[in-house]
Amino acid sequence: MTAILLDGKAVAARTEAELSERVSKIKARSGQTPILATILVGDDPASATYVKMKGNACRRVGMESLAVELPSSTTTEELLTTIADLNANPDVHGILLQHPVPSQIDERACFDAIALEKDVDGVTCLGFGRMAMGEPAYGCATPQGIMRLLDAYEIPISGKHAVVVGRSPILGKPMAMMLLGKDATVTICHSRTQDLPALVAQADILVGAVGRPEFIKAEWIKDGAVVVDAGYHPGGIGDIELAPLVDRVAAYTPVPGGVGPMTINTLIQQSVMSGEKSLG
Ligand SMILES: NC(=O)C1=CN([C@@H]2O[C@H](COP(=O)(O)OP(=O)(O)OC[C@H]3O[C@@H](n4cnc5c(N)ncnc54)[C@H](OP(=O)(O)O)[C@@H]3O)[C@@H](O)[C@H]2O)C=CC1
Ligand SMILES: Nc1nc(=O)c2c([nH]1)NC[C@@H]1CN(c3ccc(C(=O)N[C@@H](CCC(=O)O)C(=O)O)cc3)C=[N+]21
Repeated sequence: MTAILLDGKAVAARTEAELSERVSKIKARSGQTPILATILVGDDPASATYVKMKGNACRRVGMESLAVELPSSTTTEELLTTIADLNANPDVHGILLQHPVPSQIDERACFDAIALEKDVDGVTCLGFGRMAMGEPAYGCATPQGIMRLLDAYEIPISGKHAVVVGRSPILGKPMAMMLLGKDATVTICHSRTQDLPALVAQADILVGAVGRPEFIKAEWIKDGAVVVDAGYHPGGIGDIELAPLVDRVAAYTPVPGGVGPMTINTLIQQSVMSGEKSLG
């Protein structure tokens, strides 16, 4: 069997062309440019790189980014003040708070301070709840990017057994609810799960979001499965042992070039949507 390569990089590039046109129209109609504010707290080099990539993606489609950088000593109160200012700033259409923030900060409180209409990264409890109930909301960027990638390749979801390994607030948990929303039968696995290999073996659609390099073994995965690797580790290694799978699964995401580009593309797409809503 020749597996379909779920080429996130290509889908993102195609979508950027369409988004550029939409941004041009917003500018022509309103004379204004949609702006995504990015907030980076601390000096983690990987986080700084991701935030830079997000700003670059804004500029590629003609949007602007406003990069807010705060020291690692920032308090919850200071970060809440920054977010309140951005909420109140009519020129800002989307707010991204890069995860993780330093441990003295209450990250959940700060995520939830983001105004719903500017939550283009889909991190608020309110946005999550609305998404889970099937109400309109911006999706959490990584799982929404994965749903868009599956959709681009017309991967059937309804009635399939989807197994999500990981239940983090911005990846595994919203991923599971999105798959449920498309009528998959969903199993969520986590660090207390017993007999992970047996559950993974049942997956028609497998999403790896564990945060450990090649933790999910190829031999656990059944022939013909759709394999989505959300993990990303230095050297381009994911959470799933991919190499032995490529000629016996139905489809798989490469690392890099799979989920990562779709995450950024979804953030930008949802920022453009927010710009369209407020600038017409
Ligand atoms: N490409 C992209 O756009 C993005 C990629 N990532 C990548 O995705 C991966 C996951 O990220 P994230 O969700 O933020 O990570 P977290 O560390 O927040 O969550 C990891 C999850 O995996 C579970 N887990 C840990 N150990 C085991 C185990 N032994 N068996 C089963 N489950 C386990 C944890 O369970 P428990 O809840 O019980 O602790 C937790 O739910 C990382 O590799 C990260 O780099 C993340 C965000 C975006
Ligand atoms: N509030 C918040 N939202 C996020 O979406 C968020 C976050 N915090 N914190 C960190 C993770 C990580 N993340 C990535 C985005 C793109 C790539 C990506 O594009 N990676 C490229 C490779 C990049 C490289 O070459 O290093 C790829 O997979 O092809 C990876 C990881 C978003 N995250």
